[in-house]
Amino acid sequence: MNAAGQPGPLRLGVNIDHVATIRNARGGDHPDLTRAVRIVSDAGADGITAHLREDRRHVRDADLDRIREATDLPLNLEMAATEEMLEIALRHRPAAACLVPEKREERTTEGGLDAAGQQERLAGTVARLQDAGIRVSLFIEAEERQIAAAMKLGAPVVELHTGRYAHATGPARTRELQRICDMAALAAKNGIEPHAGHGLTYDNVQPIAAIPQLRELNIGHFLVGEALFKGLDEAVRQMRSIMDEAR
Ligand SMILES: CC(=O)[C@@H](O)[C@H](O)COP(=O)(O)O
Ligand SMILES: NCC(=O)COP(=O)(O)O
Repeated sequence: MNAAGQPGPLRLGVNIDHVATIRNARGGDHPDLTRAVRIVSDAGADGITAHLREDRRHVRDADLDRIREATDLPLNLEMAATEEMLEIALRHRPAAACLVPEKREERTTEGGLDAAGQQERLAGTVARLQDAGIRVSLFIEAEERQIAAAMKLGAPVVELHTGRYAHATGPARTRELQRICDMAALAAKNGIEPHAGHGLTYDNVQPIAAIPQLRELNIGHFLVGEALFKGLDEAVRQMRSIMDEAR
C-alpha cells in the first residue's frame, strides 16, 4: 500500500511457456516465441515469465536468449533448484529467478516449493543467484511456515501459488482467498514482496488482483488459450484491464 493507504501498482508477468508447447507439437519454429513476446510487450505486460523445465517440454535453452533479444521487459526465469538450472541462470542472468518445485511426470506445477522443509538445500542456490544480481523469488503455498522459511533464506520475493484457489469453489474458494490475503500481508509486513500466480483467468483474477500487498501476477496458460479466440494482444489487454480495475 502507498502512503495514502491505496494499493500500489500491480505488474503483469505473462508466462509464454504454452506458446512454446504449441510450437513443440510440430517440432518447427511456429508459433514464433519472439513474436509472442513482442505482442505481449506491446499489450501492456510488465514482464515475461518462462519456465525452463528439466524435461524441456515447452521453453528450451535457446529460447532464453531469443526472448531477451525480443524485448526490454524483465525476464522472470522459473526454474527448479538444481545445479543444472543454476548454471543456466548464472549464464543468462535474468532479472529474476523464481524457484519452483518440479516433478518430471506432473502435468503442471502441483504445489508450492517446500522452502520450510528444504532450507539447507535452497540456501546455496538463493545465495548464488542473489550474488549474481538476480532477484530471487520462491514459488510457495500461502502458509506461514513457508513465509518464515523465505525470511530465513533472505528471499526478497515470494510468489504465492494460486492453484488451489483457482480450482476451489464455494466456501473452499473463500478460504483459499483468505489464506492468500493473509500470507500476502504477512510477507509484506516482513519486507518480502508478494507476487501470485497459477491458474488465474478472467473469472477468478479480480479478488486476487484486489489484494493490496500483491505487486505482481504471473499468468500464462489461460492467456495463451484465450489468444486462440481473440488474439494474444486482446487476451493480454483484457487481463491488464481487469487487474487495473481491481486496484
Ligand atoms: C510454475 C508455474 O506455475 C508455471 O511454470 C506454469 O504453470 C507454466 O508451466 P507448466 O504448465 O509446465 O506448469
Ligand atoms: N508462476 C505461475 C505462472 O507463471 C503462470 O501459471 P499459469 O497461468 O500458466 O497457470
